[in-house]
Amino acid sequence: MIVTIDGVAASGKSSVASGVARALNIPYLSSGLLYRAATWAALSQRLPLTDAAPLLSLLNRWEADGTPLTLRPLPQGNEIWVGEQNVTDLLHTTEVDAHVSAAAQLPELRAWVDAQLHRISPPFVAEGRDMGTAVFPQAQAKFYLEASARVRAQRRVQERPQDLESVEAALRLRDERDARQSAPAPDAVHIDTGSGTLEQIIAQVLSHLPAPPTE
Ligand SMILES: Nc1ncnc2c1ncn2[C@@H]1O[C@H](COP(=O)(O)OP(=O)(O)O)[C@@H](O)[C@H]1O
Ligand SMILES: Nc1ccn([C@H]2C[C@H](O)[C@@H](COP(=O)(O)OP(=O)(O)O)O2)c(=O)n1
Repeated sequence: MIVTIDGVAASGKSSVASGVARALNIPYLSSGLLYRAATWAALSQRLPLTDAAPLLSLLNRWEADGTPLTLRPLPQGNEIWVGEQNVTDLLHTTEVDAHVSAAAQLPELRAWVDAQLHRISPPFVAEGRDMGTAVFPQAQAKFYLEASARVRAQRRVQERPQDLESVEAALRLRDERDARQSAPAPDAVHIDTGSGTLEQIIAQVLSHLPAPPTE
C-alpha cells in the first residue's frame, strides 16, 4: 500500500505522515528532505542552482565514490546520509529554505529525487508536493494538507524563533515558487490542518484508510 500526503510548506505533512505511518507500522518518506539535501550539497560546493549538470555530476560522483547521498526512512524519522555522515540537521535552515525552490525547478533533479523514491518498496507513506500526482499516481490513498499562511507561520516560529511577519512572507513566496509541482491530485482528500490538533488530523487521515490487519 502507498499513502501520499502532499501540501504546502509547513502545512503539517511530515508530522501527519509520521503519525499515520507509526499507526500503520510502516515507514514514511520525506521527499522534501531529498530536495533540501541536494540544495545543501550545491550550496556547500558553491555550485549554481540554475543548471542541473554540476549538481547531478556531484551527486553521481558521490555515489560512484561509495559515499552516496541517501534517504533513510527510519522509525524515529527520516535522515539524510552522505556516506557515513548524517547531514539531516543541516537541511532545515533559512539558507536552504531560500534556495531549495530554485533547485526543485530543475527537471533533472526532480528525476533524480523520483528515482531515489522509486527504489523503496511499499508499503509506505510518502509526503511532499507531487507524491500523489507525478511520483506515486497509483497510490491507494491520497491526501492534500492545507492551512492558512498565518497558521503555518505561527507553527514555524514555534520551531525556529523568527519574526512572524517575515516567516509568513517567506512561506507565501515559497508557495508561489513551488506552485508548478504542488497541485493536488484530483482524487486527493483535502484536509485543513488548521481545523484541529495534530492528533485529530492524524485520526482524520486514518479514518479514510483500511484498518491495519490485527496481529
Ligand atoms: N494540526 C496541527 N496542529 C498544530 N500544530 C501542527 C499541526 N500539524 C503540524 N503541526 C506543527 O507544525 C509544524 C510544521 O509541521 P511539519 O509537519 O513540519 O510541516 P511540513 O512537513 O508540511 O513542513 C511542526 O512543528 C508541527 O508539529
Ligand atoms: N515532492 C516535493 C517535495 C519538496 N519540494 C520542494 C518544495 C519545497 O520548497 C522544498 C522543501 O520541501 P519540504 O517538504 O521540506 O518543505 P516544507 O517542510 O514544507 O517547508 O522542496 C518539491 O518540489 N517536491
